[in-house]
Amino acid sequence: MAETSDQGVTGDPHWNLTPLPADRGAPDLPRLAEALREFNDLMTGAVAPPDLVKEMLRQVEAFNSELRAHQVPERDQIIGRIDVPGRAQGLIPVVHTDSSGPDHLHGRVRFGRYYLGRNGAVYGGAIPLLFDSLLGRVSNGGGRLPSRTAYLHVDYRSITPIGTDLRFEARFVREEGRKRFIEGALYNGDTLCAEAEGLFITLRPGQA
Ligand SMILES: CCCCCCCC/C=C\CCCCCCCC(=O)SCCNC(=O)CCNC(=O)[C@H](O)C(C)(C)COP(=O)(O)OP(=O)(O)OC[C@H]1O[C@@H](n2cnc3c(N)ncnc32)[C@H](O)[C@@H]1OP(=O)(O)O
Repeated sequence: MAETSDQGVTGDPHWNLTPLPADRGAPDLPRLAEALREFNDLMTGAVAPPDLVKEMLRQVEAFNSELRAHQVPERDQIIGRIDVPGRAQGLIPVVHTDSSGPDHLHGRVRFGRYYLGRNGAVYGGAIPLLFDSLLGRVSNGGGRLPSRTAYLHVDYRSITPIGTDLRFEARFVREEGRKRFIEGALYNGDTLCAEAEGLFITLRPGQA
């Protein structure tokens, strides 16, 4: 699968994104995020021996202690930026885009073991998280002004399996004044796993 980021917004005044500084570990951050995602999946599925748990605890505490010295204000933060592949964080699985345009976004996503709810199914709460991101990208694409989610309605139609390539579709349905209605669907093969409708409101000038 080709890695696809949410590129295309850098330099867009709406998003106020400065170019990524190359000297801030940016080339390695997506790889670090990938390693952390794999760590989350492996850790979730493991029953690790006590010595390994003890050693991991020691190392993670050491990293935490170092990171405390490097905390920055939100405007300087790199993790989570939409122009970093996978946003360099583990909240949402990496989304691969197959087709995107002003009014649609189609692609694939795979939830790892980390997202397991029960019986091989993705934890239900992770699915609205994905839809908010996908529908939000459609709402905020096409050169439109920034918007914010007012509501997100999700229907769970069948189990969403972990460890499986899923297909998603999101589309801009209609606009009424500041209200934008966006819909999305998530499929396992031909099986509809979940579908969503979101209302996004265009932010007024100065509305943060
Ligand atoms: C911050 C933007 C995102 C940045 C992301 C970085 C860039 C990324 C780009 C792309 C990549 C991914 C993108 C992801 C995107 C995710 C987005 C989120 O998750 S945002 C966080 C969760 N949402 C909130 O925290 C909202 C909290 N609520 C509010 O702030 C306000 O309620 C707000 C702005 C939504 C509306 O407030 P008002 O005062 O501006 O406007 P009023 O007058 O209340 O509503 C306008 C119209 O909408 C209706 N409306 C509002 N809320 C409604 C609701 N819940 N249900 C039905 N109608 C509603 C109202 O009835 C009104 O309709 P009538 O014009 O009278 O016809």
